Amino acid sequence: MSERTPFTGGEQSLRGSDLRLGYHGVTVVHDAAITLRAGAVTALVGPNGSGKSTLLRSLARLHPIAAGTVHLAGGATAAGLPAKEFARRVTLLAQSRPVPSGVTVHDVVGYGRHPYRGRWRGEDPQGPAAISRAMTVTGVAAMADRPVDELSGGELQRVWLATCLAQDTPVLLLDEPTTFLDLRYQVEILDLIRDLADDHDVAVGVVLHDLNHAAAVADEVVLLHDGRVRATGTPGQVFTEQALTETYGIRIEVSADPVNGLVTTRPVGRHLTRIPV
Ligand SMILES: Nc1ncnc2c1ncn2[C@@H]1O[C@H](COP(=O)(O)OP(=O)(O)OP(=O)(O)O)[C@@H](O)[C@H]1O
Repeated sequence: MSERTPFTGGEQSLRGSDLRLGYHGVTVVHDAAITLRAGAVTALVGPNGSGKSTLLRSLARLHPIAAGTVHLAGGATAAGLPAKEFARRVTLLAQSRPVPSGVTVHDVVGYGRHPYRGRWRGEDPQGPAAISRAMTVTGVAAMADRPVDELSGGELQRVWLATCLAQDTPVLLLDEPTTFLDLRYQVEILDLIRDLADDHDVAVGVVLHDLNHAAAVADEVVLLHDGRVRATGTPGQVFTEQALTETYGIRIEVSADPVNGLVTTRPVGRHLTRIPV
């Protein structure tokens, strides 16, 4: 089975160690470790409720850390940085966000520039180019003047992604970015994620449910199960039939994709076995 050449040589852009996370005193993530490197895509995978979103949100300072630390490049702790500086280094595309009414796509994408703005308007010389670039690569430029509350779920998802890209951070965290997207945009977003890592040295941490998407786009995967990191490594190392079958509780077959040789997974259901892949 061939694999994309794993890229693990980049600078550590973000490292979470010994993370314990919970809600109302109940721990849901135990002793988690994760490293995001410049120029690499790290996919977080695992069943519903395994702790992926909680872990990702903690890296973005959006979930309190009960124990452990998050360090950024250069050794600073995430917790020690002023809010605006942290926002220039790390951004998160959350699973859902409140949709403002009557605000245009262009203005919402412009929110991504907030960390670069001073007290007075006009102090963000790179802003207009960053906004325009983010809208172009996510395919939302043509809807710049439309109110965001009139968009479809997929269009809105791309606008939120554009807002994150406009923020122009070296660390990009994405929680299920392909949700709501049709096939074309699923593929385009995965391609874009790869481009951001390859061409712009961004460290990407992305929650994905589709294991084949993870195998196609990620250098490393972190497999979570019941709030614990069960395995970390390349898709080929982590996606074994035994690990996946035990983690997801259904039989999952693993093979090499006949076209590109990448590891590919196939969940086996009572009827799904009949679907040719
Ligand atoms: N606001 C909350 N209050 C209490 N418990 C929560 C809250 N949000 C999540 N949890 C619990 O924390 C655990 C981890 O949830 P989390 O959303 O991180 O999992 P996930 O792997 O992202 O799941 P999914 O794939 O369904 O999005 C689950 O048991 C969940 O029920």
